[in-house]
Amino acid sequence: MSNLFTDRLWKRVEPIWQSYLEHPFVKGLGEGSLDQEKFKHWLKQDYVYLIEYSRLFALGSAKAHDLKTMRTFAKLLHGTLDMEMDLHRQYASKFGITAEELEVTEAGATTTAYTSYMLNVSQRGGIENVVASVLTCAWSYNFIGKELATWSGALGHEFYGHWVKMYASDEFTELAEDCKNLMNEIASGKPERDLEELEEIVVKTSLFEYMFWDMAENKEEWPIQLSADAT
Ligand SMILES: Cc1ncc(C[n+]2csc(CCO)c2C)c(N)n1
Repeated sequence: MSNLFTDRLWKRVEPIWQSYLEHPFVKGLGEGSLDQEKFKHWLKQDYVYLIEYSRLFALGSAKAHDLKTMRTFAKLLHGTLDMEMDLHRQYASKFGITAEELEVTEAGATTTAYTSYMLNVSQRGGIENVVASVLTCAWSYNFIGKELATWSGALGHEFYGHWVKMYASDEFTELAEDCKNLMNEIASGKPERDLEELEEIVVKTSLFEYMFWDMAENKEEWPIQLSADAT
């Protein structure tokens, strides 16, 4: 019988992740009916999210106890900066937005809260906290991509098909598997109270993921607009 920590985590997060598939933004992506302005909002916020997120992979390499783990984090860092963010740059160009414009997007409230939470728990803990922080992101997008790929017309959709294809791809499945394997290796032999702490990080990041879909669906803005160049 398998006794993997990720199986235990799955039992906790499955109801949360199932709710993503019913979220109007994710449903719109899979059904192809998503308003492009909402997608553009996601794209810009996700780009700056991924910049902060990449720091976690660098931190993972720095905190690793062995070369194999350092290498896995280096691969994840490269995968994010040069594969995943490339998808964003390609979509942005369809909207006439340059990579430089994407990069200077001001992070919104949810993006700031989510990335700050992950960076905080990762900085104050050991490598196990970094792995728990990054796990949901890589694994849940692959879960969503693979689910949406089974929806009729999702893969072939002229605009969103590329998104679904990428997150369902073998390359992204491998990145998610790398994160799951790291989590299982690191959790093995840890006392129950440590496992509970790691579980809490994975549940919290799963809730933040839901908030991130909501943020995009509602095109969230800060409550008060401060214009830097107002005179
Ligand atoms: C809010 C948000 N959560 C998760 C991902 C997906 N993601 C983040 S890192 C990674 C692994 C390799 O790049 C994947 C799949 C995203 N884009 N945005």
